[in-house]
Amino acid sequence: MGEDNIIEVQDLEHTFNGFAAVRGISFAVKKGEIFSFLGPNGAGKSTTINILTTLLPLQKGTVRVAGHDVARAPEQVRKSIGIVFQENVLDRDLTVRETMEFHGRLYAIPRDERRRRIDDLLRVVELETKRDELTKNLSGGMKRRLQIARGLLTRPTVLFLDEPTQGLDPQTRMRIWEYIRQVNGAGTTIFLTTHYMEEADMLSDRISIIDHGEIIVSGTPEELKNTLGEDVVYLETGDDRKAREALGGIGEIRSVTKSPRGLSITISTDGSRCLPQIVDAVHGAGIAIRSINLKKPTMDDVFVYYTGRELRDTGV
Ligand SMILES: Nc1ncnc2c1ncn2[C@@H]1O[C@H](COP(=O)(O)OP(=O)(O)OP(=O)(O)O)[C@@H](O)[C@H]1O
Repeated sequence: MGEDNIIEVQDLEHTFNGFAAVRGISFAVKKGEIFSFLGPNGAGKSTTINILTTLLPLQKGTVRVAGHDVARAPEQVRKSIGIVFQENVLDRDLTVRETMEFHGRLYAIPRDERRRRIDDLLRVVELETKRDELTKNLSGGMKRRLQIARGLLTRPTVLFLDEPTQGLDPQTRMRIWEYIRQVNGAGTTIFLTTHYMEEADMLSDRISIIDHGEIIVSGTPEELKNTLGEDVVYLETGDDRKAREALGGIGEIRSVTKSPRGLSITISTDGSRCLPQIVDAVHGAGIAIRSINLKKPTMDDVFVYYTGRELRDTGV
């Protein structure tokens, strides 16, 4: 694997009492990227992230994080990473500042440096005005922001975020995405797990989809969406039957069917390049076009295509 990889996972396997939760996965995360791990409930995401962060012992395979082997140098790995997990609860009886202070002392960051970083980070996540508030009085979104700020205090090379926006409202989610981008822009590699397809699509440089303990597909969001090759054009015309005939000569068209939104035309390549041909063919046959719409595959479509189920389907 290349030198620019900050995480390298080779043939990783993990079983719980004979049950294979992770079945020989290999993948790499490049320095500076935002990498997302997607999968339905029970796919093996948490098991993998727990091994990468040394919370679970390695059973089989090789895992290197920030140049350190998780089995041989777990301490070094821990020093290189920041973790923001669902279970990392905040101490309810500490204030925002105390929460950060406590974490900084735990990691032996010298006093002045600690204070400086805390001020900076609370500014980044917009919690300066809440610094003396008890964490139990913060909203769900503020708590999440505080957890992210805390995870960043040690200036980690890699930040692990497990479901960072779970249960938050759309505005707060977008703010968190902004922070994640900002943190990544400053050089931190991000390893993310999420249930939200849109989140993975918006944020990630690369995505791997895991199901039943195996990686099914990896790629950039664009690559994954393009592999479906299922752009659909919805066309409403003055005469759908004739329009259908007129479209017969376009090679990129896979199928034309009737739908509530007019003709539904499935395209085998980038649909936007096919639009002019469709318009020309239909107009050329003297048929009026009432409306034309292009629908590109979404990450939801990708997910359903590869896993055969919706992400929130918990029947595993
Ligand atoms: N400590 C454990 N003991 C026994 N089985 C476990 C244990 N932890 C996880 N498993 C099983 O391993 C499989 C993978 O679990 P894991 O938590 O890694 O999935 P996940 O992808 O993180 O799911 P979710 O999205 O629901 O968090 C599941 O079938 C789960 O029941």
